[in-house]
Order: sequence, then structure tokens, then C-alpha cells
Amino acid sequence: MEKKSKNTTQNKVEAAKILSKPRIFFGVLLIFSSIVLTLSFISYLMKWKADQSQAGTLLDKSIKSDNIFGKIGDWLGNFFVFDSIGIAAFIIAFLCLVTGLLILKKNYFKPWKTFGHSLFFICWLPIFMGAITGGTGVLSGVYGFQIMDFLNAIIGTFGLWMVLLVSIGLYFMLEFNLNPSNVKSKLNDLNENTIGRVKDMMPNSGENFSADEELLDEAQTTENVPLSKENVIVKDLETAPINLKVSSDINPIKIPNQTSFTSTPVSAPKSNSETDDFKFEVEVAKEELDEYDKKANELVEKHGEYDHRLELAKFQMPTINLLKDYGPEEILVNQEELEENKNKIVGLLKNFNVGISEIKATIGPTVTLYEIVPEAGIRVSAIKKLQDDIALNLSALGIRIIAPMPGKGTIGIEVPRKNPTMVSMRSVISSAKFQNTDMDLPVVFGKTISNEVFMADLSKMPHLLMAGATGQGKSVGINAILTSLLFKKHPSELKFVMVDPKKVELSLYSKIERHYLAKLPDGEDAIITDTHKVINTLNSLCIEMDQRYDLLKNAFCKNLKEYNQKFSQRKLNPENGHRYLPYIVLVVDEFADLIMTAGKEVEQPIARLAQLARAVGIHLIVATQRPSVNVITGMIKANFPARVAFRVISSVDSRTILDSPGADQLIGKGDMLYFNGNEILRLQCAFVDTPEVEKLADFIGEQKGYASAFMLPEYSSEDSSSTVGAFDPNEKDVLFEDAARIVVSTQQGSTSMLQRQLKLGYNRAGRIMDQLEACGIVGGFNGAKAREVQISDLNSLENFLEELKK
Ligand SMILES: Nc1ncnc2c1ncn2[C@@H]1O[C@H](COP(=O)(O)OP(=O)(O)OP(=O)(O)O)[C@@H](O)[C@H]1O
Repeated sequence: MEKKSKNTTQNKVEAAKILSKPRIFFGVLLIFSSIVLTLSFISYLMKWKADQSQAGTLLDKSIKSDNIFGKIGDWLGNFFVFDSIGIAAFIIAFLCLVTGLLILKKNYFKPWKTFGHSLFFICWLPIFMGAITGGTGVLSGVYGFQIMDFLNAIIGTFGLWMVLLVSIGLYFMLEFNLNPSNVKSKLNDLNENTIGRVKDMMPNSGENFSADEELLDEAQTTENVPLSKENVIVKDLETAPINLKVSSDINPIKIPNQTSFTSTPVSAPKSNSETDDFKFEVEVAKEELDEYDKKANELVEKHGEYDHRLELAKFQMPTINLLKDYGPEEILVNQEELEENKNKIVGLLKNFNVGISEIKATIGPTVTLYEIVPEAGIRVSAIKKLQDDIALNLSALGIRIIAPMPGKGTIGIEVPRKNPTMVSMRSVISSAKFQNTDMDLPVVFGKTISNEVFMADLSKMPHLLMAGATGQGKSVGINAILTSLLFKKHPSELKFVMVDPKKVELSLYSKIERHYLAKLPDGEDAIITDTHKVINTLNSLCIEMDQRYDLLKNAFCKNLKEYNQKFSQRKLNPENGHRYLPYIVLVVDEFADLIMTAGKEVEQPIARLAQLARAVGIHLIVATQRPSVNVITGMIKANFPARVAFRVISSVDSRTILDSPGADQLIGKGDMLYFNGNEILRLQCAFVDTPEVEKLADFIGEQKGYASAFMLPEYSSEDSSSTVGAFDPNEKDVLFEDAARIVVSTQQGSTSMLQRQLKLGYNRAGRIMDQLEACGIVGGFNGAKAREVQISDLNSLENFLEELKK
């Protein structure tokens, strides 16, 4: 039954789609008439003075006409244009077209709306043309002239113009729903869009990076990088107007006068042409701004958004010329080598009765990946077992077998190339991928096995563990990471805390101290080499982290980006301690050395930072030569999901870093494995030499910097804080009682909170905290955590303070 009724409905729909013959006839006739009328009118307008004299001689064969449709054309032009409504006659031709299309069921136009508008202009345009031409031309037609003349006589020329302008004004107001506030907001939007687009078009917008255009072109053509296609598409989408298309041959639904959209996807409202002429208004509910937001908006209107770059507004971002050009990085295909390796692999597998149905080679900068598809029925485990045999047979260092290739259903054998291609930092920095990235902390490591530039966002990693035996490219890797960040981030956006127990690896960066480095207030060198100072710095970073968490909590923000955005929009008051927070990247070059000398004292703050600091923009890069389990402990490993391994000595070391072997099979010289928490990628690290880093540091260091390095919070070590003396009421700070009330009411014994609430320096706040401890209001120093508060409510506190005074 149901099926039958379904069929009948379907048939009806099909039938409705088929046009009857009279429909086709009249539809086509009207469209044809529209074309004839349009061409006749155009032709008439061009030669109307000559044609008009022949208008009455329709049947006189001896008289020739210049109109494209001859005398009929003349007659039509004369009748509709000259004798009637002037150029508004084209609207009649247009109406013929619309009617023809409607008859043919082509609902390109909404009928009632179109006829309504046409009628208005058929009345208005001739009078308007009459008023402009004074009735002398063909543009107004006789009706236009006469009505204009009549109105002119009764309301005068001024009155006539008023009527014309008011009527057209009203028309546009009703049609486009224009009112002064709408117009203002539309103009504002237009303004913002224009400014936005102009900014986008500015060569230095966003990042001030200025790579040679030539180089960029070169990079785009020589690399396999998709030429920032995504970016182009995204830009197009951003600027393209969004059309809400509603299919016209579906059933109507009722829509209330005011419709509010939610973001839930809904199927398109059904409508048909008869119901299309209702007024459809969409009103986007404006968010109610509270007092605070209003004030922020006023401030932004008055002073503009807070610009964190302002203090170093003239700072020039490094240019690509600072990096050395090592020549073209074309990959030369050595056919002989390819053939030889292929034959060896196939032959060897054949010897072990492993049939191959397909083999494919991808040539990277350092290694070639041979992907084999085993014949049906061959077990992957059978090939896996042959790993050592394959490596032995190919007798090459650096063979790695990936069985199976994740997500590919093939088995990969990586074989080092005889003549590897060097990947220069210059080539990866100038790549379109790096140039156009919108990552927060972009790090360009080098190139993948398929010769694509490989980048990762440090802010998403969120911390990086690097390991590799000595001389395998670890220092170059750290320099590549630091260079990437220096090429992309302004000094106001990023600070480094550098720990270099070897004393020589990071010393080059001391030149950029006043631009990019952070240190302890009493620290002499920004690059920390002394183990004791490292402990203080790490604990200070923990305090900075806690302070940042407090700031974020007070600002109701979940992460640093959101917080900085709010601060830039002047929604956060600097008087309450709020400030623009740069990213902080802690770089530890020789972690094993630190662990050996300081052990838990270093491990604990590092683990704490690794666990918590991500949201507040503090990221860690920890490198080590000795990836043994007592250096890379379970606690460290658990908090460093992103790991990089250069060549290590044993597969045990490889397992310690990557949880799998492979790093012991690398060939050194920047050949590396990158583990992002899910998969392991083989990359060739980009090479940046010491002179290049020196040049870059000089370029930055020679520019105007801040007065000093970025100051980390002061950290008083446990030893010094344990020497809090007895409480002396005569020496207590004038703000002592206020501080006690704050601490008790918030139940938080935090010096940084006192600093903020009482607007004090760290030292004074620290002294008050010591006094609070000495009289027993708060407990003892508790590492980087807040102290315990010993009094539970304000009443008890007031009693306690009274007692103290006695
Ligand atoms: N990405 C690379 N491309 C080409 N060559 C490289 C690359 N990385 C390193 N090398 C070569 O390896 C040498 C040693 O690299 P690097 O100084 O980074 O090693 P390391 O692991 O830091 O050693 P150490 O721990 O002893 O300091 C470099 O001088 C360079 O010749």
C-alpha cells in the first residue's frame, strides 16, 4: 500500500516536471518577444529621429526603415518608448522575459517582488527622466513628460524633485531595510573589511619577515611543498560573501517573522515560488555587554588595541640573507643505485620465499624508502623476522625496516643514499610552508623522506625531549629550532630561558639577552651554566607558572592565547597585575649533566613544569647525550610526548627515548626520528652552522632592545626561607594586617597574590609573608606551592590580631 502511494506521489512529481506544449509555446514566445522588444528599443533609441517619421507608414513598402526589426521595430519603439514611457520600456521587455521563464517553470525571479519593483520603476523612471531632460528627449516618453509637466505645474520644480527623491529614498529604505543605525553599522563593517584587506595586502602584515621574493619563488618551484594552496583557499573563503541558497522546488514551511538561527545544522527550509515573497528578516541577537566590556570597548575606541610590539616597534625581523646559501638542493636520482638496491631487496626476499607483488621507491634527502607490497598470503611477521638479514645483505649503515607502514598496508625499507643532499636552514625557512604558517610557535625541523618541509608547533607538542649520541646533530637541531622561532616571533612575544652546562653551545645567544632572554633578577648571565643557579631558575619558572595561572584564573581564560587576546582588547586591568604574557621556552642543552649533579632538585621542577606549564605558555626543550633510564625517568617521559632522536649508540637508548628501536640505525649528520606521540617519522634535520647563528644573533643584538632581559620572579630557596626569625610586633610591616586578612579570606598563602592585591614588589611581599609565618598565620615554605593558612576565618583572625597587639 505504502509503496503504491509512494509511487503515485513520485509519478505526480514527475508529471509536474514535464511541461505541457502550450506552456512551452507561450514561454518561448514571451522570451522571444522580450528579445525582439529589447533589440527594437535599442535600435530605435539610436536612430529614433529618423525612424519616428516612418512610424505611421507601416504598410508602405517603398519606405525603408533603419531599425533592426524594420518597420515593426520602428512601430514598437515609437509606441513603447516615444509615445509611452521612454527608456522604462526596457522594463516591459524584462517583464516579458520573466513571465516567459515563469511559464517554463524556471523560477529565477520571485514573481510578485519582480512585478512590484518593475511597476514602481515604470511609474518613477519616466517622470525622473522627464525632470532631468525637461521633456525634450526620448528618454522620458510622452507619459513621463506629461506627468512631470503636470506635477511641475502644481508643486513646482523643487516639489517635483522632492517627490522623486523621497519616493526613491523610501523605496530603498523599505527594500533594503535601511535605517540610520543599519547604515552606520554597514559602513563600519565596510570600513573594517577594507582596512583588514588592505592590511592583508601589505607585504609586511602579520609577521615582518622579509624573504627575497626571488628565493620564495625558487622555494615554491623547487620543493614538493603544496604551494600554500590551503592558504589561498582559506583567504578566498574569508572574503567571499556567503550565499544562502534555498532550493525552490520543495514544499513550503511557515517561518515566523523573526527567525533566530542556531549553529545546529538544519536541512534547508522548503519553499516554493508562491510563498517566496514574504518578508524574511534575520536578526542576529547582539551579546549584552556588561559594564566591564563596555569600558574596554571605550578604551579600545580611544587608544586602539594594546600593541605589545610598541616598545620595540622598530624591531626588524631577521631576513633570509643572514643564512648561508648552500646551493641548490635538487635531489639527483641515481638510477644505478636504485636498481641495485631494488634487485638486492627482491633477490633476498625471494631467497626466503617471500614474494613481492609491487615495489616503489621514494627518494628523500638522505634516505630512499623502498615500499614493498608482499604477495597475498605472506605474513608481515615473516618479513619482520628478516630485518637483520636484509640489513646485512644491503650491507649499509642506517637501514630501517617499518613493517607494516602505518596506514599504508606496505612494508617500508629505508636505505641511506650514497650521496645525500644537505638540507639547509635557508631553504626550509624560505619555504612557503614556513612563511605562511599560522602556528603559534612554528619549528621547522627539516625535510621528510618525501622531501617535504616538515614543521611542528612547539605550543602543541607541548614539550620536546631530544637525545642523540655526541656528534650526531643535536646541537645543530637545537639551533634549527631556535632559529625557526627567532625568524617568526617578535621579542615581545617570546622569551628563552637557556641552560647550558657545557658553557659553549648556547653562548652565542647571549647577544640577544635584552631582546629574547629571560633570567633571575640577581642573575648575572642570562645563559645559565651553574647547576645551583639552574635549580633557582627552574623554581622561579614554577613561580612564574603559578603567577600566570593566577592571572589566567582571574581573567577567566583557559590559555595564554585567550588571555593575551583579552589583554590586547583592554579587558584586563594592568593595575590588577595583568600584563602581556610572552611565551617562555626553556632550553636545557645537557640534561644528563644536570640530573647527575642535582638529581631530584632539578627533576621535580622540570616534571612540574612539564605537567602544568603548557596552558600558560611555558614550553620545555630538553636535550641529552645520554638517554639512560636514570636521566630520562618515567616521570619525565610521561610528560614529554614529542621526542626527537638523533643517532644513538644502542637500541636500548633508542627504546628509552622513542619506546622503540630505530634511532641506533640512523646515519648521523642530522638524520633523525621524530615521535609526535603517535607515529615515528624519519627526517633530515636542517643544517645551520655556527657562523650563521652568530650572524643572526648579531643582527638581533645590534638592534634596540629592552632595558634588560625579561625578569623572572625572585626565588628564595628553601634554605633561606627556613631562617624566619621570631615575630617582632614593632618591626611588622604597615600592611601586615591587610595582608593577613587577604591570606585568611582567600585561604591562600601566596606571595605573588599579596604582590598583586597590595600592589607590592616581590621583596616586600616576601617579607610580609615571612612575618605572617613567624606569627603563625601561615605555615612554612612549601616549594613553589602556596603556603598553608593556619587560621580558618576572619573572626578568628581579628581576635588573633588583637592578641598580638597586647
Ligand atoms: N642537519 C645536518 N646536516 C648536515 N650535517 C650535520 C647536520 N647536523 C650535524 N651535522 C654535522 O655533524 C656535526 C656535529 O653536529 P653537532 O655539533 O650538532 O653534534 P652534537 O650531537 O651536538 O654533538 P655534541 O653533543 O658533541 O655537541 C656538525 O659539525 C656537522 O658537520
